[in-house]
Amino acid sequence: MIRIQSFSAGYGAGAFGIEIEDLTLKRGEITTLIGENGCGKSTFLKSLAGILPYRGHALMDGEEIADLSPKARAQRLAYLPQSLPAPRMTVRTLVSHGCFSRAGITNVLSEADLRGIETALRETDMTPLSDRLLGKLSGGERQRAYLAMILAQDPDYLLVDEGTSSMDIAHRRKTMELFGRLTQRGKSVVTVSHDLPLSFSISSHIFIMKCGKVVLSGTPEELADQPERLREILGIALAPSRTDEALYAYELIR
Ligand SMILES: Nc1ncnc2c1ncn2[C@@H]1O[C@H](COP(=O)(O)OP(=O)(O)OP(=O)(O)O)[C@@H](O)[C@H]1O
Repeated sequence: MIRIQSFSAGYGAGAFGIEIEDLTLKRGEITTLIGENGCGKSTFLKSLAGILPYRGHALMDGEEIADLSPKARAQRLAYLPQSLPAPRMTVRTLVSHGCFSRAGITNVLSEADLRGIETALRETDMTPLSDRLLGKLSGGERQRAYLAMILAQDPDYLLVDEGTSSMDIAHRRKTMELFGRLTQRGKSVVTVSHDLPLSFSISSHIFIMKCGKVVLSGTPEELADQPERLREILGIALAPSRTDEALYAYELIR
């Protein structure tokens, strides 16, 4: 698990900051951060990923994340940012980068790594596009290419910031099923999403942020039981879907 205690991070004096007193990201669970634009969701993930410094504690299976070398951190934790660059390389080369945290000084990939790359391409439906340059992919295809990269990385914790926002509905669902399989293998997926019905339907736990703080958290069932509080924070509430044919287990209600 990742245990967050007396945690703060941000962008310097007077600028935006987040403060989180106590929060646990459990192994084997999908956890989702939700909240309005600018409430600090990405700031939180960036600080766990080592892109922003933090104060306080973020203990990953007992070890302070900030004390780990980038390589040691990358062996256990992967981060998919919201905006994904397109350096001049093919999808397959990008995906192979996921393995470099395990490679030795010569950066030679093992047979297992090569198999992992093919599996990651297959699981994201990117095999047919594997020789294409990143700059020649659509937005959703680029998200799938980066997702394949962190699958090849094979970390215990996957931090995914709006990683399916540009995907078509079929790939979005497929990715959610993939996240479900990863958690069954004991991995932990932490997502940020504005797709509330989807988030409520797949998450074990949800944290709602506002103005840099976690203002409400719980299981989807627990949160759906507090419609007035959800309306107060999000301007909208959720309830279990009323028909069996509904795409998701929860739907938005006014
Ligand atoms: N590099 C930066 N320097 C200063 N302020 C920043 C920087 N990046 C983000 N911010 C500010 O920090 C706040 C939180 O941003 P953050 O990206 O964490 O929000 P978010 O909850 O992920 O929002 P969204 O839903 O729009 O992605 C915002 O007010 C944003 O303007």
